[in-house]
Parts: sequence; structure tokens; C-alpha cells
Amino acid sequence: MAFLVPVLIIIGGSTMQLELLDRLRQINPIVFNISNFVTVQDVANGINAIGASPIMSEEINEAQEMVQLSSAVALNLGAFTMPQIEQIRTVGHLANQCRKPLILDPVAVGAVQYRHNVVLELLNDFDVDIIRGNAGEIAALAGVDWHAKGIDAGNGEDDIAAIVKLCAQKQQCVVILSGTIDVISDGKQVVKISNGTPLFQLHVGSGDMLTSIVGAFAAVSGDYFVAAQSACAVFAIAGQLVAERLNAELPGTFAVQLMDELHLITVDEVQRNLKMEVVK
Ligand SMILES: Nc1ncnc2c1ncn2[C@@H]1O[C@H](COP(=O)(O)OP(=O)(O)OP(=O)(O)O)[C@@H](O)[C@H]1O
Ligand SMILES: Cc1ncsc1CCO
Ligand SMILES: [Mg+2]
Repeated sequence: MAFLVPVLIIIGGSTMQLELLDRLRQINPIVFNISNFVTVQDVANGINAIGASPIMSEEINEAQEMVQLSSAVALNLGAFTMPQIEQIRTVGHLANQCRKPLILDPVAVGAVQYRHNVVLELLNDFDVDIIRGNAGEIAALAGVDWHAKGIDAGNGEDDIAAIVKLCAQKQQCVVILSGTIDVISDGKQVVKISNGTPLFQLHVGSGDMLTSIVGAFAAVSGDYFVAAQSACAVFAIAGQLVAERLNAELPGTFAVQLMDELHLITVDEVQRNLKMEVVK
């Protein structure tokens, strides 16, 4: 087994464990995803590229085996149908029973009331460990007014750090609000990561990829707040490194090179580029 050099970045009492990236690549954890049909391929390849192992299923009869063989479970609610909700509910319960980290991506709950209602019911049914959404989605789950636009974040006036913290307190889990700045809270502390590139917004499914990569980091860390921060840093910096090499807005090239960069990015590159602050 290769020697792991611990890289701890401590900013104002919050700890970022960048060596989780190396641990993830050594362990190659299986992440079970309930994906959406729009971005399933990107999600599978994103998990693979970073160094984990994806598996997808829509069949309730294999839910138990799927949860048992995986080290984390990511539920993406991007395009569910009613029969699938029964599978999602079963998988959520099984993940709790088997103590597997459970990550939720509440796609478009800020824009579609039906989805919002379904997601709130599910959140009452089982415990999620990490929620990852954009501002429109996290504001909706926090109960804050926001003008979400379909799957996109939309606009709002409120302080996003306060929204993430409120959402984390309300849902009693770690919450990631991704966007120009990723804001992460466990309900007490709030951390901001200001890496990334606007090119992420030109690739549908960037957020879905991040959600499942958060699952891969949670699979190799007992601390979900730290896992969430590390995943956000690695993903945003991977995109940023690609954008810095491009000399025009090239969404197709960005998507292809993002996959390459997820595979190539090192702890050292993350450490050198990280822009992180603890919110007081
Ligand atoms: N303007 C931006 N500048 C820098 N990084 C960005 C910007 N917008 C998004 N990102 C990054 O893009 C990634 C995906 O987050 P985003 O909030 O766009 O997800 P999303 O809205 O759920 O996307 P999708 O619906 O396409 O899956 C995150 O790593 C985030 O940091
Ligand atoms: C475009 C789209 N519609 C439902 S899910 C999805 C992908 C982003 O989550
Ligand atoms: Mg999304």
C-alpha cells in the first residue's frame, strides 16, 4: 500500500483533508447512484475518472444487494417517476440501516412544487448525510424565498451563507450550496470555496457529477463535513485548471477535458490553487 502523506489545511479552525483524494484512489470505493437519464453517463464517468467505481440501478428488487456492495449512495432526483420513488425510498431506508453515507441532489425543487413536496416527504422518511444543490434548490429546502429557474440556480437577495446554515439546521445534515462560490455547512460552521469557472454552467450535469463525487469522498471519510469540502475543492479546481488552459468558451472541450482533469489532478495542485475561507 502506498504511503499517504497527510495534507491538512487548517483555516480558522476548519480542517480540509486533501489527502482524502489519494485515499479515494487507493480504496476505489463503489458509489451506488440513482441517476437521471439526462446525465447518467457523465456521472458514471466522473466517478470513474476521479478514482472511484460507479454502479447504477433502477430496479427495486436488487436494492438490498446494491446498497450492501456500495460504500456510498447518491440519490439524484433529476427526472424521477412515481414507480422510481418507491425504489428511492427503499434505497434510502437500506442506506440508513446499513450505515452507508447517503447523499441527495434535489434537482429543481426550487422551481417545481411537486418535486419539492416529494423531496420533503422523502426527507421525512429517511436520514440523508449530505445534500448538494444550487442556490435555488438549497433555498427551497431552507424555506427561504428565491427565484429559481428550472434546473438552474436563479436569483435571490438573501445571504447564501445564512441560507446554507439554515438548511443544514433544518434538515440536520451537511449541506453544499454550489455555484460561483461553493458554500458548505454542518449547521454550525460555514466554509466558502471560491474556486471553479463559469464554464461549469455550460455543461448540464456539472452539479450531478459533483453530487456523486461527494459520495465518493464520503465513502472514504467518517467526517461528512470534511468530505464535502474536499470534494468541492477538487471538483472546482479541476474545472478551473481546464478553463485556464482554454483560450475561448468551449463547452464541449471543457466537458471532455474536465473528465481528463478529474483523473489527473493531484493533491499538490489542489493545495496550490485552493481558495477557502471560514465564514464568521
Ligand atoms: N459561475 C461559476 N464560477 C465558478 N464555478 C462555478 C460557477 N457556476 C458553477 N460552478 C461550479 O460548478 C459546479 C456545479 O455546480 P452548479 O451549482 O452549477 O450545479 P447545478 O446547478 O446543480 O448544475 P447541473 O444542474 O448542471 O447539474 C460546482 O463545482 C460549482 O463550484
Ligand atoms: C436538464 C435536466 N432535466 C432534468 S434532470 C437534468 C439534468 C441536470 O440535473
Ligand atoms: Mg443540479
